[in-house]
Amino acid sequence: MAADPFRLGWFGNLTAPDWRSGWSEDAISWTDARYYVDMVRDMERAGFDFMMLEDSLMVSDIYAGTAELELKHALYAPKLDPVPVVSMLAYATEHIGIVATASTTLSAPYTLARTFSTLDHVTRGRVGWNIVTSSEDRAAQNFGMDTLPEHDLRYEIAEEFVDVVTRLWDSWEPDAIVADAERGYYADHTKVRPIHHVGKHFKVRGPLNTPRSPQGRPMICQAGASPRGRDFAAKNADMLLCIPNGLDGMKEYRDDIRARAEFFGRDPDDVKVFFVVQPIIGRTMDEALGKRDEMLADRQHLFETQMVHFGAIMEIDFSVLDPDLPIPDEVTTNGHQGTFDTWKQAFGGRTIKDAASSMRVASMELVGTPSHIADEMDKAMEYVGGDGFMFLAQPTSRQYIHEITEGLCPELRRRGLIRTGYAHQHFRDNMRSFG
Ligand SMILES: Cc1cc2nc3c(=O)[nH]c(=O)nc-3n(C[C@H](O)[C@H](O)[C@H](O)COP(=O)(O)O)c2cc1C
Repeated sequence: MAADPFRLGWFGNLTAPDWRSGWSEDAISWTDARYYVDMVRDMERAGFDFMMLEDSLMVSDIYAGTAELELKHALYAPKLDPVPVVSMLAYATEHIGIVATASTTLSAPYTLARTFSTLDHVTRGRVGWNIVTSSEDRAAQNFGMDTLPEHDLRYEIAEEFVDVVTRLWDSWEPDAIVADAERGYYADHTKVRPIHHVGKHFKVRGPLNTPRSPQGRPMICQAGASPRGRDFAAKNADMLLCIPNGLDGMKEYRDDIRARAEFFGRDPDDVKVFFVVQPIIGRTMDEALGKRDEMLADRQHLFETQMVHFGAIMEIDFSVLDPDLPIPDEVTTNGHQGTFDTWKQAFGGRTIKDAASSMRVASMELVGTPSHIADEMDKAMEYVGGDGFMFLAQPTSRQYIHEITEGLCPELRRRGLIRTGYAHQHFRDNMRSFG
């Protein structure tokens, strides 16, 4: 058994649930978000540490210059804005952390600091911010730009953005609200200070007009994969999301992030790393293998959805490339660079058509009964050193969620591998302990 229990998260897409199976009544009604309320309650009952809500800000028409495939498969659009949905999910739960994605390239620091401070208040200290720098010119074009700034410059902007936001969160001292009826003071103005920031990319006066939030600094989540992105994450994040290839890739990534965190003067144990997995679960091994074969048999669907992924998050138009050849060396991206490198590795020398139509986005393959998958997760954590897994299923369904929360999680809990409760009120405190 692994030395320590590990953590669980869910990669949430506020997009249409699995509408192709014909089993989902939620295919149309998901936008009222009650589907996600049920989902987050299932996760809290199962002992998840967090539900993360990804985001992007465009409808991509990169593949062949049309939004046809993007909208046909509904992978990234249509979707809901995660930020308002956080309040609803938090109101329906008590303990689980909820992480919303927001971009440092396409937001204003003051607005973002205020929004996440407000979310931290209304969730009673259970919110996290997934910091992204955005990856798509199509998104930039919705915010007055023609193209995104270059990849490393986006991280430079993000560093200043996080500095400003942090100082705004700190612009209210913890004891600034006195509510002293006798003296007639609600807030003490000597404990609320402007920040007077004038930097290369931002000019912000402050102070925030929202009081200091329960966590002070909401949990910071990040998914840097390139060397520049890893530095940014190791310096700023409490939790990281990643999809390195295989056990050795997972160990390399975690060791590297921990070393970088130490370099920035941090305790590496304060930085938790989550590996993306997509288990295929059956009551028997044969049933699980059958499900996997059925999934892989739909090659045209898999090929088209991978083309949407590449187009949407890497802005690479694969329609101009010969699908019967490997990805040419000269193809690069200003989008998710680290992800592109990992995918190219996973493609190996295979042709685009062959590799894309058999690909699943996950650090390791997990196929089998709950007991078999629990064994594999246990061994992986032991080898890698910790910290946890994040489940991804895009699109997802109630049936799949229950296979994880009612099938796999009880098996993990029986073995003492996941939490049995939440000892603290705040997300960060729960993440750092299993009390
Ligand atoms: C699990 C995971 C989740 C991510 N979620 C988002 C997201 O919601 N929105 C987004 O714009 N980028 C998202 N990204 C992209 C990352 O922020 C980052 O750009 C990517 O991993 C590539 O790393 P790099 O920026 O260092 O090249 C995600 C990446 C991973 C691995």
